[in-house]
Amino acid sequence: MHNAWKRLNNDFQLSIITMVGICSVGGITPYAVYRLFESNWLVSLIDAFLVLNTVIAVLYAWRTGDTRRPGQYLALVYSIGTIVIVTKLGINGLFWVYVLILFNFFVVPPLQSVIATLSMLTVLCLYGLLNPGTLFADDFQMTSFMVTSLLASLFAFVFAYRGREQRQKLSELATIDPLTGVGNRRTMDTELEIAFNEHTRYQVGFGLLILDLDHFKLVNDRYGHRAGDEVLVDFVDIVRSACRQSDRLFRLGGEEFVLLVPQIDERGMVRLANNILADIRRLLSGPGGPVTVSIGGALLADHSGIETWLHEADERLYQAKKNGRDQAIIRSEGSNSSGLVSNSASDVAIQG
Ligand SMILES: Nc1nc2c(ncn2[C@@H]2O[C@H](COP(=O)(O)OP(=O)(O)OP(=O)(O)O)[C@@H](O)[C@H]2O)c(=O)[nH]1
Repeated sequence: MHNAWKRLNNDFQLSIITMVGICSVGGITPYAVYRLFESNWLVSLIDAFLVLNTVIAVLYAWRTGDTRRPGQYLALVYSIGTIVIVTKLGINGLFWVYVLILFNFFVVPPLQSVIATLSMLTVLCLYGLLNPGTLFADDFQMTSFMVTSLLASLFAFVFAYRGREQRQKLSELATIDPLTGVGNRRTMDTELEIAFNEHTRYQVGFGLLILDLDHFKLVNDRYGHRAGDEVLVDFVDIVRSACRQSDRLFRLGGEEFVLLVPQIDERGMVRLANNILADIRRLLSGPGGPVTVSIGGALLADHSGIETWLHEADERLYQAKKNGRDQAIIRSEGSNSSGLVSNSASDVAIQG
């Protein structure tokens, strides 16, 4: 129960599909029963069909975590269902069109919703024109219906579009570091948890590098915060081009970053750390000259939890700093495997 609540809180679209699903089932079921007693079999059957499909789509969304396809499916099924019901009930069925317009904007993206709504209105308009007197009493009524439906769609579109934009911005603010564009600490925590679960379930090997710029304070103190910011942005560009697309870079805070690397062993970690060190030495430069980085790394396979995994990489980073900076340590010096990975000619990173 706690888990379900957490999913509802974290996944906006899942909560919308669930809410719309519950409202639809609760709202349509009494009508299905009423039409059954009225012996209006077709409409009752369509109502029951809508309810059943809603339940299936909501269950599918919960099972798979995919809310896009169930949303599109529901928009399609409800649009067709509404057309059939309207042609059977006449003017009484037309009121449902307004509900459907809102429904579509809830379950699919704004543009798809506009397409679904316009298609439905076109079909109803053509039906009304080809069968005068059945759906609309006269042309004026039809025009009024179309104008009000289009206005309702326009308002819903603007509202849905703006809402989606705001949600995207909020989500970016909550997950991305605004200066460098990499994931922030919060995103890192989530990704580390996913990595840990994948490792436990499917034995996927993960490695983690903590990268910390050397003597970065000097850049800020001597050349200002803006110059420091530029170095951070350049640093991220260089690290990104040194690793694979599947590798994930996060900013832990200040001049400290974490690189999460899937499908990697110790040898791969050493090679990657060496490449990054070399690229940074070659390409990263502040106003006062080259800037270097120190790296600590650890493999998830050697750890029973995320905390110890991070802690060990951090310890090795500390060791790399202590040993003179501009180097990487992937394994403890006391362990069986190779200790120091790389060392530069100079331990002075900033030449002012
Ligand atoms: N320009 C800029 N500086 C930052 C930002 N965040 C943190 N800093 C600075 O980063 C510097 C970090 O300094 P320290 O933690 O002493 O580390 P360091 O000078 O790199 O020294 P070592 O890590 O020991 O090599 C501080 O001067 C912070 O003000 C940022 O977003 N932009």
